[in-house]
Amino acid sequence: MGAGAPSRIGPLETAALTGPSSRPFDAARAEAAVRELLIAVGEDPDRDGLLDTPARVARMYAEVLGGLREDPAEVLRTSFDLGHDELVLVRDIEVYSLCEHHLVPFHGVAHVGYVPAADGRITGLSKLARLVDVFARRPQVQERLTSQVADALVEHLQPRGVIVVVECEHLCMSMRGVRKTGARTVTSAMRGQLRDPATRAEALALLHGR
Ligand SMILES: Nc1nc2c(ncn2[C@@H]2O[C@H](COP(=O)(O)OP(=O)(O)OP(=O)(O)O)[C@@H](O)[C@H]2O)c(=O)[nH]1
Ligand SMILES: [Zn+2]
Repeated sequence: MGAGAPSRIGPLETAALTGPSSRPFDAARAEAAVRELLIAVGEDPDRDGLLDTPARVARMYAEVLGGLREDPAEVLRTSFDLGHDELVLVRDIEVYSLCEHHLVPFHGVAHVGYVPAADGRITGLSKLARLVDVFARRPQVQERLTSQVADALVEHLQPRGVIVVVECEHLCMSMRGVRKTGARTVTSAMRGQLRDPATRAEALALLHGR
């Protein structure tokens, strides 16, 4: 266990948090937990091949759950006043996340679009992909990931509309449990003008490449 680290955390420290966690990654605690897990499953953490595994796995979690310490507001800080006031849509943004029920990956793509504010203020295209990463790199459920991306855009860009569609395969449904390989879950979140049937139809047509 990390020195003095709490064994329970308060509600503001949960994975549902949208801002960054105030606690730094506790590598020593993560390593100890991985070593315990190896013992629990019947392995010998002191055999040659496993000696560096706890440290390696700790570094891996620091990386794949790094979104817990990133601030969506920071990602969306760059904005330009280009006067473009129509739909901007980035399709097929790769998503890698960890399902919070099993801590195994779910992965697929996200499509993120918005109709800028009336003043035409837009953000950099890469920032939409970075925003997906901020929320994907946390213990997640796909529905929350989808709505957190949409709500962060609403909060920080004040756009007239937002559409987020996420399509993922959950390894907790394919490599274990019900074992249905290839099943893809599709979730969407629409905000503002993109709830209107005509604007939504335009966005969905672009999204499907038509
Ligand atoms: N809604 C939602 N469910 C998810 C997501 N990721 C995993 N799940 C589901 O979470 C559920 C957890 O169900 P439990 O019955 O508590 O766990 P389990 O016994 O491991 O369930 P099985 O996967 O059916 O074996 C499962 O049905 C998963 O498919 C997600 O992103 N969204
Ligand atoms: Zn799962």
